[in-house]
Amino acid sequence: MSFPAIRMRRMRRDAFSRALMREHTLLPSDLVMVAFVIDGEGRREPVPSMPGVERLSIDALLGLAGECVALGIPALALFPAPGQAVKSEDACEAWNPDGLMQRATRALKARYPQLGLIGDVALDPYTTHGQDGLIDASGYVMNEPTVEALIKMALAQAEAGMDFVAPSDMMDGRIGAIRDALEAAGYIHTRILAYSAKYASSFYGPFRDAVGSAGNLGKGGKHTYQMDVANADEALREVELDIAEGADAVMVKPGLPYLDVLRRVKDAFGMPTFVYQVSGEYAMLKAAAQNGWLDEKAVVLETLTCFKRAGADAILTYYAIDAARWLREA
Ligand SMILES: NCC(=O)CCC(=O)O
Ligand SMILES: [Mg+2]
Repeated sequence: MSFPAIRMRRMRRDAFSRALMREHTLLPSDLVMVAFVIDGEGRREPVPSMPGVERLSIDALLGLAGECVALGIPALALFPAPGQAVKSEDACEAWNPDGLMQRATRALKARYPQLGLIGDVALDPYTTHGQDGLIDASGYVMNEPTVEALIKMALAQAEAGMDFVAPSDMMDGRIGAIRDALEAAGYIHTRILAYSAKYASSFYGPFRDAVGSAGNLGKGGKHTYQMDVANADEALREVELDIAEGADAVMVKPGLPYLDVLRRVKDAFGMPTFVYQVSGEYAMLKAAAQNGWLDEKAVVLETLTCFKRAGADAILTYYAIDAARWLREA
């Protein structure tokens, strides 16, 4: 049987039947706000390639966290933007107990204990060369020495009260090594969000401006550790390994150009699967909106809904606060 007995448009005719057949609903509780933290007091620095996004000192960050709580956003992902003065070859500032991330975590947890905190675990904000790891004389990012550094960084964050440590570096074996170290130190509740399928994407450009690693990185790419954008089967192998090593949740990153990967990961493993709408995605949407070429609210909510349709359980986005507000208005 087919047309005219079957008319697909019948169910689309009215708002009530469209609502009843809607398969996915975006909620503020699906969102994770992303924030950049800087030193100092009362500081808010705009990120030029991400209009509307600011780097915040810890006191200002408390305000942003309060907005998340009020809007029903469950968690905040923190990225440090430390000054050039604390960057080094060995990235040792990353595990300073009084470093930026650790102080931010303590302040946020004291004020908003119910707000989940996700700490970035990667060395790029802290290295003078802008790579996510420690390099040898040829510039190659060394796996095991980097993992040793990431363990120290994750432990420092856990000690400060971070809820999720989130290794975003793509070294081999770091999830298992961090899990063992957390267990041995008694941090049995600290969750690991593994950036499992993180691609060597050009959509990270504005983020590197925001954390101040772009200039340091220069022309050096990250192709020896992040994934080739052409691959998808490889993503399943990466995710499988991170699950076996003890990840509590896995990530696909970037977001919109990788919906196929997201769907395959969710179908293959049924894990809590997060996706990251990265800085370049934000910049594209914002630029078009500012030019009057796209309806910002409509396209942002569309992209976020598409992540849910493709299998995401949670979405990291610079638009989380705006989107949660727009969902309230809707
Ligand atoms: N570890 C974070 C990134 O590599 C980039 C994120 C973004 O572009 O938003
Ligand atoms: Mg891996």
